[in-house]
Amino acid sequence: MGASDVLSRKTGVIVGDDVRKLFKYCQEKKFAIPAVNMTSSSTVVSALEAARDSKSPLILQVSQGGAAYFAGKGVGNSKQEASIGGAVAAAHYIRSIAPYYNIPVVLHTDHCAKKLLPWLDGMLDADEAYFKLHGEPLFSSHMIDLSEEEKDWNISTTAKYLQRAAPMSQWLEMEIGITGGEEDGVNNEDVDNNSLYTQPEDIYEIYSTLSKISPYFSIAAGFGNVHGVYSPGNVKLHPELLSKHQNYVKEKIETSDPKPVFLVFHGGSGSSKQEFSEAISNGVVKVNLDTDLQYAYLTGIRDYILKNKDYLMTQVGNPEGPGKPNKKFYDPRVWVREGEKTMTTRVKEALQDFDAAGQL
Ligand SMILES: O=C(CO)COP(=O)(O)O
Ligand SMILES: O=C[C@H](O)COP(=O)(O)O
Ligand SMILES: [Zn+2]
Ligand SMILES: [Zn+2]
Repeated sequence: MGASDVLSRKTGVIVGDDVRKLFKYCQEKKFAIPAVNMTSSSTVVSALEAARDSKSPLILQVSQGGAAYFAGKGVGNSKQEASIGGAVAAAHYIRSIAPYYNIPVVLHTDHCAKKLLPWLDGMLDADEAYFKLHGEPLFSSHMIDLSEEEKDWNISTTAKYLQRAAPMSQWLEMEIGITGGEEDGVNNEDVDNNSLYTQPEDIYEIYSTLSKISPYFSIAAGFGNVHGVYSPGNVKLHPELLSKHQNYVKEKIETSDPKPVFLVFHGGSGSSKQEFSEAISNGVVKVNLDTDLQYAYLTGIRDYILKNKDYLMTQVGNPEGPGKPNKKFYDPRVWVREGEKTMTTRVKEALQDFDAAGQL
């Protein structure tokens, strides 16, 4: 018995009730799926390769900035056109390539603050157009992040977006309690410490509002999470707080399910195995990991360049002779591949840390 057994589509991009079934299976078996921020086909295949080799499901996501990068930094983005076009292109690419890796993939988009809602609107337009043709949305899920806004407006606006996603059985992740550090170019480095920790009453208010619309939602509840990696001691995570959310909602709705809420862990980079395990035991099904993977991708390329410097300074001529061509050293398939290998290794480590390896 593995995660594949609960899914109707076993490889490629999964949608609809398969997403809920996969997340429920995560809670039951106490593991979480890493959500990898992708910026190119190269980072996509690095993550897919790791998940395939580890026999694990995978979440691939683009941020608003990552999506614009996918489109190309040379494309204007004043109306979010690059972020919409880049996200849609990434989605079609992943839908085409993921089946070759024989694993289920949740195709997701990251954050989306108030000022970026036109980005989400544009992607939902693409979802609805795809739904008309294929009976399913283009993306498995999106995130809306109104955590910096007033709570009532956050919840009511999130509810409106869930109403739009619901006819497509599309998942929506929302955020309450701010993630510190930086996201979408918004700097939350100096945010008041208390707003980093979510209260159980807020979780119940979100749960009761959203569950009337659709069962397909998750909550990124702040427990001290911060984007980025800092020197030790600067980030104080309290994953034990997440059990209070589950217990509070469980009692309020009188369910026998010990984990009625699907929770998301933002700012995974730099966290300890112990912090991951505690969060996962409290119902976290998705862990966002970006900064550590950015660094891992760099290291392979960095080390290759430093090691082969004498073969990279001119097109022809290296320590083996002045007439020796260097094409085999500067072909991007050689040096970018080195970054892919180190990123793949780091994603595999995450799959082990989150107990996702071997779960298919
Ligand atoms: O939360 C994240 C993306 O939304 C990733 O955070 P890190 O970069 O800290 O891993
Ligand atoms: O939100 C956090 C992710 O690391 C995405 O970051 P980004 O907005 O720099 O792409
Ligand atoms: Zn946020
Ligand atoms: Zn995040």
